Amino acid sequence: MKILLFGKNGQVGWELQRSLAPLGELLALDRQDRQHCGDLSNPEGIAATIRALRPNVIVNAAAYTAVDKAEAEIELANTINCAAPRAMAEAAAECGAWLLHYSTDYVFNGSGNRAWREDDATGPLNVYGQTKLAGECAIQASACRHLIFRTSWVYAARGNNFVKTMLRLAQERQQLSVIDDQIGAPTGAELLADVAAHAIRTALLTPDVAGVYHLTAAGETSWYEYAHFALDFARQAGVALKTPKQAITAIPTSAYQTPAKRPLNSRLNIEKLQAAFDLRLPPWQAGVERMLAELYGK
Ligand SMILES: NC(=O)C1=CN([C@@H]2O[C@H](COP(=O)(O)OP(=O)(O)OC[C@H]3O[C@@H](n4cnc5c(N)ncnc54)[C@H](OP(=O)(O)O)[C@@H]3O)[C@@H](O)[C@H]2O)C=CC1
Ligand SMILES: Cc1cn([C@H]2C[C@H](O)[C@@H](COP(=O)(O)OP(=O)(O)O[C@H]3O[C@@H](C)C(=O)[C@@H](O)[C@H]3O)O2)c(=O)[nH]c1=O
Ligand SMILES: [Mg+2]
Repeated sequence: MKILLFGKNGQVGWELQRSLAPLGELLALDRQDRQHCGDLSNPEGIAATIRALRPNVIVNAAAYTAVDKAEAEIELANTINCAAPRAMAEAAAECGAWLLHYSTDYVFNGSGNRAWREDDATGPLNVYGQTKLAGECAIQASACRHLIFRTSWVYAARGNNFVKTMLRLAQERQQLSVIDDQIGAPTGAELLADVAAHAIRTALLTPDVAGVYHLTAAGETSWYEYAHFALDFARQAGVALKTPKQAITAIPTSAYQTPAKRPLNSRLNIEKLQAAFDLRLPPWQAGVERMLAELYGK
């Protein structure tokens, strides 16, 4: 089996390089690859790469993920998050390949407090979410067999994410303000990559699993509670933080101005995925503790 991975150096892409390696021949590209186009700002180039390599499975871990910046770079975000996945899906259909793609909780409008199901109405609040939703739709409109995994709040030891930002700020500042009314599930890149390997195996044996799935760690938290969790661990590991525990203030979304609007309710219901792939996803705390232990050698 031949697997083609786009975005090999992102949080998820890096872990996919590990988890997909034992499944077959893995060709992993980033945007700088000299031999094959791995640059999603060039959808025709991406399609040409697929036609040249004729993989059995394509995994797309590349995306435009700068949520605030996307508000000012609509065209580029749309090319990377929608036009390129469309080109991948169309080329995949031509060579009979599966496409595994990632999407986001930000396709929803964040209303209510029930965990979103796969067939709930979407309503992205920002450009990033709009372009990711358009990418999903383009893949679904193609004839390719696909798995779309909507995940949330991704973190990894390698890469940039909310925990890394909090750890850095807490070493620089005496005070932090963190939103406590956005609720979701932090999800590790390791977990996403391991589930991808398992899902590909399953899909090759039982193609009727094709479709959209919500894939996050179990449980829920707020950014505020999540920040506390990470900083408590760091403090106990002996990291010198300038921010004392009492100096982390919980604030509402309305008190934190950003170019992109973000959903309040990012809960994703993972029952469909667990049933289809016979999985039990672990609570979010387990993976976050593992990353922190890796970062701080505890
Ligand atoms: N991060 C998160 O919190 C969440 C992510 N997701 C989705 O999960 C998937 C993986 O995200 P994650 O690993 O966290 O993201 P990262 O931002 O860590 O990685 C994204 C990767 O895409 C690459 N990329 C950006 N532009 C291009 C381009 N033009 N051509 C080729 N590669 C490009 C980046 O390369 P470079 O480093 O060179 O810019 C980077 O390696 C994405 O589909 C994302 O939308 C869903 C929910 C939450
Ligand atoms: C730095 C900082 C952020 N925040 C808030 C802003 C935001 O609502 C929340 C998280 O900040 P981030 O910059 O990580 O947010 P963001 O980049 O929007 O995170 C999102 O990324 C995309 C790619 C996704 O798909 C989503 O699932 C989600 O993970 O924390 C604070 O409250 N205080 C702070 O000091
Ligand atoms: Mg971000």
